Amino acid sequence: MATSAYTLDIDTAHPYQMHIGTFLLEQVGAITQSVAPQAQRALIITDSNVGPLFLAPVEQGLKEAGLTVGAATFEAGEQSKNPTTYAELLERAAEEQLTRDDVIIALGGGVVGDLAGFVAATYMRGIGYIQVPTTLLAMVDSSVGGKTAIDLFAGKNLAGAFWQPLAVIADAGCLGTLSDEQFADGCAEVIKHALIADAELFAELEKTPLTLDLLKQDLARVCWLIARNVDIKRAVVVQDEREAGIRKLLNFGHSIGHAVEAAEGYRLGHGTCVAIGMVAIASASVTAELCPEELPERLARLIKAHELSLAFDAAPDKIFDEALHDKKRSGSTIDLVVPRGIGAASLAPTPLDEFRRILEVGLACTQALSAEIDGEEDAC
Ligand SMILES: NC(=O)c1ccc[n+]([C@@H]2O[C@H](COP(=O)([O-])OP(=O)(O)OC[C@H]3O[C@@H](n4cnc5c(N)ncnc54)[C@H](O)[C@@H]3O)[C@@H](O)[C@H]2O)c1
Ligand SMILES: O=C(O)C(=O)C[C@@H](O)[C@H](O)[C@H](O)COP(=O)(O)O
Ligand SMILES: [Zn+2]
Repeated sequence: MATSAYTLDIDTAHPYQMHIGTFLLEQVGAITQSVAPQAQRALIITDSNVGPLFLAPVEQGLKEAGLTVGAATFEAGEQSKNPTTYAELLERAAEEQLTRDDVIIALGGGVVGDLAGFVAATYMRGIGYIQVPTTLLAMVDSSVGGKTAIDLFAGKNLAGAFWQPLAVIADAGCLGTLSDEQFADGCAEVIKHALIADAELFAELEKTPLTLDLLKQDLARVCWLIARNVDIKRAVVVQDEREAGIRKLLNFGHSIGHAVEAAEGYRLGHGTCVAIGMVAIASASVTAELCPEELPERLARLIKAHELSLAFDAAPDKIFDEALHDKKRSGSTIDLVVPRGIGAASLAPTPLDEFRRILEVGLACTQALSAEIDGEEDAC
């Protein structure tokens, strides 16, 4: 039986709802019918890991709702979030004879959501799509807010569009098949939300970390945490859909995080790289007397308590070169997101030569903090 524990209104220019609960995959057909009653066809876009797990109930529900259904599956992983897969999916939408009335269903993690969302944003200059996130990261972050993107050789998320979905359907029951590593990756964005906007949540995570064990013991708590995170994100997005100002705060840890991701050839998860980026910028902000001294260590300990690694191999010079593609850069400055305390962050316009120093200092401090915490654990 479907349990929609939370229904959140996302009041962007094109408003929509997010449903969070269990047994919701079976409801995708009915919800699609209610938000796109004119649709006759649906193309489900998914990846090679998610398809075998969750395609069948979604496909069946859409057929029961009277839709003609096609499915396109691409190879799982960030390496597929590229112009080639994007073009193949556009061709597939045309082969399926989708019209402007029809819909795309993004079934998967953030990679599926970003790719399928960009296909929906551009096919016939824009058709409707529904986000059905299946990772923690996609449930707490990427499925909401309408950022869609693909990576270019030159860097991460460099082509994309703002295109809000018609609905978001998060079935927390899907999370049980994630690996510890995949689950932890989502925790990085949860910690990001807590650090920039919710000191109480930060303290709660310190007391009881969000883990796959918690999912097994207390699914209701995990649904609550997803809703709490979406609440933080939607409050920002509805004020600034196209990231002219305050939305940049959601990019905390990403200027360095995205650069580490690209410099490492996308072998590390997005969340893991954001975690590295958050500790790096926090550490460098202490040196600049912008952030309380104890914050980086508290942040690094919380990250480690969520089983995220802070290790990376790439050289700072390479990471800096990648960071020059950051979308918060304008000319010779970049807007960095600086933590001011637990639950508060602000933007700091920074000259690029100063950013290079910040990045070098921050990454060195991250490695030192990480080694210190790991050393304590080994000694226990
Ligand atoms: N648009 C946004 O606002 C936004 C926000 C944050 C991140 N992102 C993007 O999201 C991507 C990262 O998302 P992600 O961490 O979900 O990565 P992902 O989509 O690659 O999923 C991680 C892995 O988990 C597998 N998987 C997905 N659901 C599963 C399930 N229920 N059970 C078992 N395996 C499952 C996938 O096949 C993949 O191998 C990055 O590309 C990042 O840039 C976008
Ligand atoms: O929704 C947002 O805004 C975010 O910044 C959320 C981030 O977690 C996400 O990774 C986003 O895709 C990064 O955006 P980008 O504009 O830096 O590519
Ligand atoms: Zn992110």
